[in-house]
Amino acid sequence: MGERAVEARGVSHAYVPGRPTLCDVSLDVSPGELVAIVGENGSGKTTLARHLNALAPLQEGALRVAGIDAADQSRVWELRRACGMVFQNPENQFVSSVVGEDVAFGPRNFGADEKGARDAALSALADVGLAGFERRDVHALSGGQQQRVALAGVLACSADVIVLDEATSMIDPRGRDELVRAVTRAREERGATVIWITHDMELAARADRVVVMRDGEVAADGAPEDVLANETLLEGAGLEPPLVVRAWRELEEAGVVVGPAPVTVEGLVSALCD
Ligand SMILES: Nc1ncnc2c1ncn2[C@@H]1O[C@H](COP(=O)(O)OP(=O)(O)OP(=O)(O)O)[C@@H](O)[C@H]1O
Repeated sequence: MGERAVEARGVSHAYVPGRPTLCDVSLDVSPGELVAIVGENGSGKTTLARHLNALAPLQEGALRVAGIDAADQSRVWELRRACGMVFQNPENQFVSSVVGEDVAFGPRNFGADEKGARDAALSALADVGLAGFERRDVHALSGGQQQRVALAGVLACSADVIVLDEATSMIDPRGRDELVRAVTRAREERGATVIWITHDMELAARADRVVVMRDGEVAADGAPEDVLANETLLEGAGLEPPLVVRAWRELEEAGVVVGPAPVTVEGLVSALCD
C-alpha cells in the first residue's frame, strides 16, 4: 500500500443537526503506523472510528482508508475488509455463537474456500492466544476473551488497518499483553496499520503517535513524548498524563532530575541510568 493508510480531510459529523460530534477533523496515518487516539468521554473518538469503515456515513469532508474512498457506496465491503474494527462490546459484533465459526465468517464472506477460511481462523485464534477455543460458545467467554475473538476475526481477514476502540477495557493484564502482542505481530508480519482508541495512557505512550480529541476536534497530534508530557494540553482535554510523567514531575520538584519527561518506564529507566 503505497499511499496513506488513513487520510481524513475536514471531516465533520453531527448525529443531531446543529450539535457537531466531529469538527473539521484532519488526520494522516502512514501504513504500518500505530496511532493512539485519546480523549475524554464524548470527545468523538468512537464516531471517528465508525467513519473509518463506513459504519457512520461521511457527511462532510473527505476520507480515504487503505486507498478506498469512504464515501464510495460501491466499495463499502472492500473498505470493511481492509479496515477491521474491534469494539468495546464485541458481543454485538459476533455473527456465530461458535468461536471458530465466527472467526471464519469474515474470510469465507470475502471469498475464501472452506479450508482457507478454517485455516485463517485457526491461525488468527492462535495469534491472539486462543488456540483450542474454536468450539467454545462465544457468549460463554469473558469480556476480554471476546475482544480477542473479535480481533482474531479482523486478523483472519488480513485487514490492512486495524481499529481497536477501547479494546483493552475489559481485559486483565495478561489478556491485554496478549492483545498487544497479537497486534504487534500483525504490524511486524503484515505491516498492518493500527489505530488504538484508548483511555490507557501507558498504552498510548507506546504508540508511534498520539492524537488527542477534544470536543470533536483534533487538539493535538504528535510524538508520545511531546503530547503526553504536556500537562496543560492534557488537562485542557480532560486527561491525565501517564504515571511516569507524574513521577518525573515529583522528582523534578525534589531536584533529583532535570530535562524532558520520559513517558514510558523504559524511557524513565534510561533517563535515570544513562
Ligand atoms: N448514535 C448517536 N446518536 C446521537 N448522539 C450520539 C450517538 N453516538 C454518540 N453520540 C454523541 O456523540 C458524542 C461523541 O460520542 P463518541 O462515542 O464518539 O465519543 P467517545 O470519545 O468515543 O466517548 P467514550 O470515551 O465515552 O467512548 C457524544 O456526545 C455522544 O453522546
